[in-house]
Amino acid sequence: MRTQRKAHLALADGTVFTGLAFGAEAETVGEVVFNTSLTGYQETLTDPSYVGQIVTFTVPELGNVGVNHVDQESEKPHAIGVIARHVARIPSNYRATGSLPDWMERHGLPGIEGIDTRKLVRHLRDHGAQAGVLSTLADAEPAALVEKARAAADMSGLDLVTGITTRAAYEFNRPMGEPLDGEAVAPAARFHVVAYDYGLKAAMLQLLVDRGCRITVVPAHTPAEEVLGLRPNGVFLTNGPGDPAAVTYAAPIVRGLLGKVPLFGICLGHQILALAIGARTFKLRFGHRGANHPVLDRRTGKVAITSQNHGFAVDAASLEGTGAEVTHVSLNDGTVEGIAIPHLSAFSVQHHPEASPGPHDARELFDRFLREMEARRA
Ligand SMILES: NC(=O)CC[C@H](N)C(=O)O
Repeated sequence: MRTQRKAHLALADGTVFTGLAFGAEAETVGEVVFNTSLTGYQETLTDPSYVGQIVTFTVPELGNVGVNHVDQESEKPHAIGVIARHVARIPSNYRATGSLPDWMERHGLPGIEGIDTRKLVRHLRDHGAQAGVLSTLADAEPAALVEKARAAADMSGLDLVTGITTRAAYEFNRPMGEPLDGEAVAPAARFHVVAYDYGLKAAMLQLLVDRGCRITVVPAHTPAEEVLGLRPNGVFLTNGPGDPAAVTYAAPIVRGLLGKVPLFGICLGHQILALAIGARTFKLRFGHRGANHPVLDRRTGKVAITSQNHGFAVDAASLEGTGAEVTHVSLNDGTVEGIAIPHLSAFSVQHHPEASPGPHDARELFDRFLREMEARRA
């Protein structure tokens, strides 16, 4: 049997973890974050919101179900490194078309396993998400990696959307469960939704297709007038990577749409809607990433267990006087999880009603968007 190479993870504060390498032989620099979800590593790794991030999975064994063609949220992985306690080499699932380590190797994605991931997560929780270097190169020197981690830029202030948004508009018509390169459905005529692509996860659009929407995806920089010229029934603002405040062109565009067409935003889309009405965002200490985050809907009193993946949040105090109402709050830390501006038919949530991976408690928010479009039409 081949001996497994060593791998190192060095954090900017000087902490070093040494374990075993899997996936690609490479060195990667980014923000080290953790995700507590027990399932869905392929969706997580292909979610473009993870651009520039090295993800620690707290699940004790990663890779059991291998990889397949259906669980892709985009064409390729966007996370830049994987940290795990233990990785399964032989997948066991009827949908599996390969193993996680082979897939990572093919995509140039390095991984480290065999480290105490609980210790790492407690460290990130206490000291905050921070820059780190993950190296699976044979000649890596831990001290040099720490220096590189220290020199790495913080992701605050960086616009990561411009590099990832679609270059040209296109029609999206894949239903849920259909691979991205699979069968399209005949475009439904019920509603036409224009989706601003800030780094979209396919599941969001698939759930709209399932509900009878025809979708035009447009680049993040598309002017409001151009979008209104497409005569949409509603505009959807997607998730995406990085600091919302750094995507400076997005909020003025959304301001130009407000009140003219129903708006629904998720995660980065939610943060951009908040910025558009004059609120502010800030960076959370270690973010919310997982599939069991309780969120209270203040209007119904109901709690949904939600999927989450964000490092920034909307500042509640800054919403005062904007006309927005805080509709959802996190029961873990009290931060804003959703807003609505009812008289402008606009609403958004910080969590992920599409899940992928995670529970489906919040999916009715997609139906709410349809009701808003129906009401506007009538
Ligand atoms: N999933 C997302 O859209 C994340 C939004 C933003 N990049 C954040 O980290 O807060």
